[in-house]
Amino acid sequence: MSAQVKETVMQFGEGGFLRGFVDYFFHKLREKGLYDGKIVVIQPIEKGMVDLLNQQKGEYNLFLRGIQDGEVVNEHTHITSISRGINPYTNFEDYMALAENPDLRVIVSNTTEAGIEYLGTEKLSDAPAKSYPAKLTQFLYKRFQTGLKGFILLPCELIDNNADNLKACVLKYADLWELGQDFKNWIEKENDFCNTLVDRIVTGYPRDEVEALTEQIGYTDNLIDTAEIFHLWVIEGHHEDELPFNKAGYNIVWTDDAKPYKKRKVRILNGGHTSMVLGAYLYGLETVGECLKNETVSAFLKKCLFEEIVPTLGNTETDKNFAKAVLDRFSNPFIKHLLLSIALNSVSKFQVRVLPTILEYKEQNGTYPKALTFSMAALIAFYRTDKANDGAEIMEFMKNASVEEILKREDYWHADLTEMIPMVEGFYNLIQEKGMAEAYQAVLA
Ligand SMILES: NC(=O)c1ccc[n+]([C@@H]2O[C@H](COP(=O)([O-])OP(=O)(O)OC[C@H]3O[C@@H](n4cnc5c(N)ncnc54)[C@H](O)[C@@H]3O)[C@@H](O)[C@H]2O)c1
Ligand SMILES: O=P(O)(O)OC[C@@H](O)[C@@H](O)[C@H](O)[C@H](O)CO
Repeated sequence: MSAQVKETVMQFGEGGFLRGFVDYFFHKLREKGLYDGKIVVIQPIEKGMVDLLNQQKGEYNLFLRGIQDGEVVNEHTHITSISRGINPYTNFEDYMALAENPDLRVIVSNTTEAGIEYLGTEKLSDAPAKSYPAKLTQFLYKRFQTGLKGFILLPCELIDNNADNLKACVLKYADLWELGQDFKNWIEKENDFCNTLVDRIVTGYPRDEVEALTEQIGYTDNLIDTAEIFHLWVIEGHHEDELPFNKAGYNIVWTDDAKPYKKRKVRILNGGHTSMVLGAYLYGLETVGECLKNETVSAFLKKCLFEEIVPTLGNTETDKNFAKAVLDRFSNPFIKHLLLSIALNSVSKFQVRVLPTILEYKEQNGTYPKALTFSMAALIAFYRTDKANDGAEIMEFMKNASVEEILKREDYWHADLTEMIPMVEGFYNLIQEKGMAEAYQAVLA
């Protein structure tokens, strides 16, 4: 790293999402002269891509493609907002040395839904501690000892109250390692843990387009990233002066309450994905784009969205418009979003994204929503195949247990689903006996 580079942001995670979202916004801020500072990326787990990132001097090419205001957008950006990457497993000292950098002010992360966890088995002296929150606690404690300013923390993990959870883990590690009340007070008073909600479909490295894009770039880039043009970042907090993303023209919402945004996005967009992809895969399709072009599957998705999910949310114009926009985003002809990639860990996704609508719909209407209940049957049928990808115990159980046994797993669904058994069984038998095409017709009739 050259001595002149000012590092102001530390980022846990080098994945496609952060590179197609946060790193892009900082790149644009810098390009527009609105921000002076670069991002240093920390590899959160032992295996990762920080070496590759450093081989490319932190640079890579991002392709954002889609339809915006009726116009086709195809934006190619050579991203230069990252100064370097650090692998704390091989270079713990450099990682901890960052705590002494007075310029460092923002900490972002995306360590997947699994990353923000308290293990309670690590030691302060581990180099590094295993979990992300434990590594962060080691870092924050060193910062506290230096007497320098605290941080704005913007976790992007797709879990409820991501920042509150992260802070709770840090405080638990502070207790475990007996770091003292003064440190805990400093965490509370000098650091702003902001809950955030992120929204952008990032399809990552474009395996089937590498040749064409490499030709366009003019050299080999092993970290090409692809995403849609749409973006939304809702942040609970008010740091718009320090981070003027809006001035740069981006859709970043600074608010006191991110919950309504989150509920809308998870129920409509992620719920739309999860209720559609498993059945659509069994039907013989491979990508979200294909689903939207297919009359039957897109009719099924529309039924889920406009007859079941949006009405349960309250049928506001905002919800309806968001759902319409989701249909456009799913139809984006430029991005190839694989159904099997969305299908990863579908049991927990279904519980978070789809089931709440099913249960609220039942409460509001006295009956179960037909299409979403059908999607539960499709989920079970999908887990019978060897394409399911989930935790080992879940895969084993879902493959062999009866529909009734599956619905009785309250640890999976966090609810008692006994009443749903006959309806799900009916749809499941239909799928297995008649196949997906006929089953879809029955649900759409
Ligand atoms: N791709 C999208 O469209 C999109 C959009 C919004 C949110 N997200 C969320 O972002 C997350 C990352 O997506 P991605 O596309 O960047 O994936 P990716 O596989 O490219 O990157 C995953 C990142 O998470 C880290 N990680 C994995 N397991 C971890 C663990 N147990 N502890 C700490 N760090 C861990 C990896 O080191 C890597 O940096 C996903 O969980 C997804 O829910 C993705
Ligand atoms: O990334 P996952 O695997 O948690 O979920 C798959 C998609 O539903 C998700 O990535 C959406 O595209 C994203 O949440 C849009 O913001």
